[in-house]
Amino acid sequence: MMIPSNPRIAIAGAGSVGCYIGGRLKAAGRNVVFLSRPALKDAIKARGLALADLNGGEKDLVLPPENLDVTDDPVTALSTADVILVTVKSGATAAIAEAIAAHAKPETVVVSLQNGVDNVDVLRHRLGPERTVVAGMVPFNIVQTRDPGAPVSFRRATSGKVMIAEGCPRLQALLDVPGAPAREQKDMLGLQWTKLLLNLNNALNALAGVPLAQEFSDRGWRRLLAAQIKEGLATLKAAGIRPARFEGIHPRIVAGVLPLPDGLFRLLARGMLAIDPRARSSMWDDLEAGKPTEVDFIQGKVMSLAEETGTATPVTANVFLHIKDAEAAGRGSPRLSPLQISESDRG
Ligand SMILES: NC(=O)C1=CN([C@@H]2O[C@H](COP(=O)(O)OP(=O)(O)OC[C@H]3O[C@@H](n4cnc5c(N)ncnc54)[C@H](OP(=O)(O)O)[C@@H]3O)[C@@H](O)[C@H]2O)C=CC1
Ligand SMILES: CC(C)(CO)C(=O)C(=O)O
Repeated sequence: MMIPSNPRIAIAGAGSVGCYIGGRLKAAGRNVVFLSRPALKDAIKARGLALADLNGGEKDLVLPPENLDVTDDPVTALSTADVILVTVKSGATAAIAEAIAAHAKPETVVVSLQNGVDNVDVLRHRLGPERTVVAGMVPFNIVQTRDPGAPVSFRRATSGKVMIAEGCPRLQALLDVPGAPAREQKDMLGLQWTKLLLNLNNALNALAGVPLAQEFSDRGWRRLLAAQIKEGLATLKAAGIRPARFEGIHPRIVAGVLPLPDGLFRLLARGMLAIDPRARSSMWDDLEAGKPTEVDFIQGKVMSLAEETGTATPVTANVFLHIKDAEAAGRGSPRLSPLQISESDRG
């Protein structure tokens, strides 16, 4: 499907990723409409959006409310869109797919910018074979802050480029903007699997309740992540799935470097540690907000594939159950130590 010139881009599920990327697209002159929940819509309409980048990479900017098109009405947002960027959490994909099916034009291109490996299939299944649905991946973390009286703020807190599956003419050029560069990727499914393996950390970060930089400085957390990635790699191998290199690095290398002693790790993983001290995983955001997490789509995905292939994933299952406990308790991060997790052996 060919994207028209000056297309209208709807951000379906404006939250951390949607507001940051949508804001960057708007700042670069694209025609953007944000579909958000009423509370966030009201906040943005009252105070605008503030965008910031890692280490001042792109200069900070404020988009005033009068320049922003924000709505909580799916008809307004989706019926006029030529491109829809899906930025809801994985558990909300089926519902947003319904809204797209009901309101969007048949030729509108749908792009998933979500974590996990199943969202594109959920969208394709609901939207049918005629619809162009493109897989995308956001490698960087976004920190959202809402201070009364100030614009709603979204900060890119780690580096990287948005990746989209190749083959949709004009899409990469449309999405490639300062502060949110975009590139095409040949093996998108392989890359999504690699991201999923790295996202096994989201749960650890949520259980730890500390920023990512602090978590990575603790060898106990790194060992738990490495153990999960190794279980994931064994599972993928048994299933005949090949994860792609992520920014040139295979997840096997990441799993090898993570458990090294602190000094050696710091030396070899400088890039991984070059992150904003406020960065935390999106799963931590969900636990703190009392929302369902994506653990079923990350740890749960590895576990179900492991069951099919007869692979053992005890560390992943243990972490999964701790997140389920924390979700049920509804008190945010339980602030566990790595020892509390490894000694509990729930898996
Ligand atoms: N946050 C991050 O740093 C990163 C996140 N990701 C991935 O990107 C995806 C999005 O994450 P993130 O931006 O953090 O998620 P958020 O929860 O911050 O944003 C999603 C927003 O969409 C809203 N929403 C859900 N359904 C609808 C609907 N039908 N209509 C209108 N609004 C809706 C949600 O509201 P409500 O909560 O009320 O349902 C929420 O406000 C996830 O897959 C995540 O794993 C990837 C890289 C980094
Ligand atoms: C960028 C990263 C890996 C940050 O943890 C993420 O994908 C998330 O928080 O969901």
